[in-house]
Amino acid sequence: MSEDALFPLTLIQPDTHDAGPRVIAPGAVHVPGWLSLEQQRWIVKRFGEWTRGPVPLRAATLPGGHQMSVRTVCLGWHWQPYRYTREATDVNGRPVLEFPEWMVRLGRKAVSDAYSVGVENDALAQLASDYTPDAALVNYYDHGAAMGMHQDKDERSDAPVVSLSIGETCNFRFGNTQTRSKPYADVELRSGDLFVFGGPSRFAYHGIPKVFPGTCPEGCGLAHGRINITMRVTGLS
Ligand SMILES: O=C(O)CCC(=O)C(=O)O
Ligand SMILES: [Fe+2]
Repeated sequence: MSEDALFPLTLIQPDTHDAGPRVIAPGAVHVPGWLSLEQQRWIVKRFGEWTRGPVPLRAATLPGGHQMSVRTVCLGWHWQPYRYTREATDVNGRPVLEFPEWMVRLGRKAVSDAYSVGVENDALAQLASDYTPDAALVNYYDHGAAMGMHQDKDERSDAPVVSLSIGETCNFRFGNTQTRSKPYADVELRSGDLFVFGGPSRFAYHGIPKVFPGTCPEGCGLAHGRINITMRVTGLS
């Protein structure tokens, strides 16, 4: 099946927040309200466990010496700028937590739901069942945290990235594969939203220019801040 058929070219501008998958760019799909409040609360509880160790939440330091404002804890593989390791050698040297089985299942469901627009049933079932993420970056944005435009390119695989948001609403800037500047789409990601980027959008620049304080919905499990989980296939063994 061709890439065009798999990743429809229809561009829908993110101006409303109705439920249902919305294609932002070929292969990049936003599914508002994908997680129920109950699922969000359950994941927030797991987040509390992950941050208790063996590796704590930490703000990574980039090679130039700049420290990121977002703090991260990893599952499966530990990400540090710019590679994956099994031990958090830039934090405390401890082994990273295992990638949970439930998250593999959630990742498959995410791919299946996001690409349900325009992909034939058989191809979709195959794409989803093949999807086996083995690393997750669990980011926490507290007051004033942001993330600059970047590509997720430390993976040796072009499998999609699955992104889940819980807590405060943010502006997710989703750009192109060539430059970190325009053209890009600004997408509002709210608590419970899913965003999947794969295919022709897998290596698009993206970032979080702003998180909106005080926007956590009642019942999401988080009183302030934003949790983002990105699942990836590292292609490492
Ligand atoms: O917080 C987000 O939604 C994006 C996070 C991200 O791009 C990353 O962890 O690489
Ligand atoms: Fe990213």
